[in-house]
Amino acid sequence: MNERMIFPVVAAALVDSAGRVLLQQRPAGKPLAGLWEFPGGKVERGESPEAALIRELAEELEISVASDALTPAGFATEMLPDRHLLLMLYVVREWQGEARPHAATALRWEQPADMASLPMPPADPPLVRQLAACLAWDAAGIRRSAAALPDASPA
Ligand SMILES: Nc1nc2c([nH]c(=O)n2[C@H]2C[C@H](O)[C@@H](COP(=O)(O)OP(=O)(O)OP(=O)(O)O)O2)c(=O)[nH]1
Repeated sequence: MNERMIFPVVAAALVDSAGRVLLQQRPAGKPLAGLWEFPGGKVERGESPEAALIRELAEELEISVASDALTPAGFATEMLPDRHLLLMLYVVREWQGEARPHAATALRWEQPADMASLPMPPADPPLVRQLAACLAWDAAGIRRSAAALPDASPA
């Protein structure tokens, strides 16, 4: 039997107030160079997924994120030649600092619906669909909670 180790990678969908999500372009010299990905990276040995993502976001974008600002949004798997990629995506709506590309060639903000036309790693399209569903669910929940609030206007 060909046994492959799980290769855990964490990634973030940083969502701005317009519902756009930050993508970064993988630099030349790395596997999948030129493709647009969610910021993140490998979970190191002994590290929790959340600690790994907080570290990667500080290293790659110079932003600071609290662990309670990470909400799991979905995952994807892909068989690689030597390992089995497990890619875990978190939604992040709050962070400190302005994202700057440290490890990436460029950054861009995109609506999930517009990501289908971008070249992304093969594992990512299912994640983009999960993210779109997750953000639509959040938006519907926010509208429902707003409708349930008592009318604040004077009688
Ligand atoms: N960050 C990220 N990685 C992804 C995505 N999709 C996808 O297949 N990957 C893969 C590409 C790589 O095989 C792996 C991430 O490894 P990496 O080498 O870029 O991570 P890293 O930032 O820890 O890199 P390094 O410090 O070792 O240079 O996950 C994605 O959307 N975001």
